[in-house]
Amino acid sequence: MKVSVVGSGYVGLVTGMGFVKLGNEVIFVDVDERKVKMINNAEPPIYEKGLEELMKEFRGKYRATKDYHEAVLNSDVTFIAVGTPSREDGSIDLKYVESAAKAIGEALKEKDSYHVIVVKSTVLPGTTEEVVKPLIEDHSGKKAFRDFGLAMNPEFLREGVALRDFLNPDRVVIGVQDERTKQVLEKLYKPIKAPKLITDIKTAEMIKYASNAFLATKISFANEIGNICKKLGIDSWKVFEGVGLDHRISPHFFRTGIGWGGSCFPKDVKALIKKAEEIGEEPLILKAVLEVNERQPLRLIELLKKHVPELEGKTVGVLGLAFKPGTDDVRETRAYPIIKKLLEEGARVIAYDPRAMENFRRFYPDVGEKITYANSSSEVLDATDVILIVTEWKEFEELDYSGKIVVDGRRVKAAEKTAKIYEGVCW
Ligand SMILES: NC(=O)c1ccc[n+]([C@@H]2O[C@H](COP(=O)([O-])OP(=O)(O)OC[C@H]3O[C@@H](n4cnc5c(N)ncnc54)[C@H](O)[C@@H]3O)[C@@H](O)[C@H]2O)c1
Ligand SMILES: O=c1ccn([C@@H]2O[C@H](COP(=O)(O)OP(=O)(O)O[C@H]3O[C@H](CO)[C@@H](O)[C@H](O)[C@H]3O)[C@@H](O)[C@H]2O)c(=O)[nH]1
Repeated sequence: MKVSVVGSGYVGLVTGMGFVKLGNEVIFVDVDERKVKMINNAEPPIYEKGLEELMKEFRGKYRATKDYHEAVLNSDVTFIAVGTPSREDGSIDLKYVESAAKAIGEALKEKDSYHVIVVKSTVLPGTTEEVVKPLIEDHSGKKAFRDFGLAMNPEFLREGVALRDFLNPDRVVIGVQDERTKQVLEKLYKPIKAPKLITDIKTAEMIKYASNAFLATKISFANEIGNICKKLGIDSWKVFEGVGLDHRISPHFFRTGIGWGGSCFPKDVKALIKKAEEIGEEPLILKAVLEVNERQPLRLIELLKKHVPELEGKTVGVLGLAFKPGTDDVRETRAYPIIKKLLEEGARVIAYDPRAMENFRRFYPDVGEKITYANSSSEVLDATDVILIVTEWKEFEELDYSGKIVVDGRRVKAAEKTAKIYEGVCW
């Protein structure tokens, strides 16, 4: 099939390349000239394991453009995978989805054959039918479900293992209204071996929010229990090993520590809270889930102060800046509130991350420009005896922490074994 993907970020590029691997031809659309150029040179603009190899292997089976007409006129189905960030008040900002829908509509005006548009971006229930559909109809002069197909197909991939997740998902959710669109998506997803759940459009939208909210809740719950465990001298990882053996609960997403960051959980939980309030519901659990998560990273500093009461003028080493290992993404990384607090307390910070230093400096200039970046993790260890572990990169397991005070937000076993003084957040 000929597929176009609007928005070539973590989701757009990975799903597009996934479709290429499954035998389709893909045209990527992005407003960012740099990304378009890089993709056309088979260079991934983001770091994601296996992506570069795939782009090199399938050169010629995909291309990128800034031109919506080129993409829509030369494909059968267009996925919208642009960002849906939070506004200042936590509500969802649909400006990228709206501009994509308008531009797709304009391009569709010139097309005679049936075309399917699929919203893959995470959007609140009602958005596809109440925002995207009228914009495409107005700008194309065509009628949804008659002249063009419309669907919502949420994405569940995790960064760092995104390609693997896309190609081997736990499920594929397809929210559709008309039979023709359903058939197109079933054909496209046929090679993927996973349960396929067909729903109406707004149910598909809600499945995505309920999934992310549940996973965020699971981690905040584990962290709350973990904080209690810490005071009682109990290892919460052992506790959740026991809890997770219950098949009704499952062992996944129980890693206690400094909480969840990333481009999805924070913004999606906040957007769901806002939506609930807008319709007169008070989401008590979701608000608590968020609050636990906001407090969690600062526990690292509290624990540090037990051993280094005065941070003024002290050099603190920070290992890890990405929101999780395996990615260069720093959106909502726990490293930000931690480093901000360290600087407020007058500490000097030397940090290292194998992939995310550039992004951290650019994304958070208020703190990113005030810290020193090391060339390696051992350079951090050479520079100071006080170390905070923020992201559990594998290479941090290979270090010797002898003689160091280590406060660990993610549980790096090597530090636990070798540090002079070791504190884990919830263990
Ligand atoms: N990152 C994830 O792990 C993940 C997983 C599942 C779902 N999602 C959802 O997928 C969506 C995309 O997330 P992401 O992390 O890939 O975002 P991203 O910021 O990495 O990528 C978005 C891309 O869209 C481009 N863009 C913006 N406006 C455009 C327009 N009008 N036309 C063409 N391109 C445009 C941007 O330049 C950027 O390259 C979000 O709704 C997110 O919630 C993300
Ligand atoms: O037991 C755990 C698991 C994760 N985390 C943290 O939670 C955050 C998110 O991790 P993860 O879910 O692995 O990464 P994402 O790439 O943000 O993926 C989530 O968000 C995506 C975007 O919506 C969804 O598609 C995925 O299914 C969902 O897992 C990170 O900061 C992790 O450190 C924990 O603290 N403890």
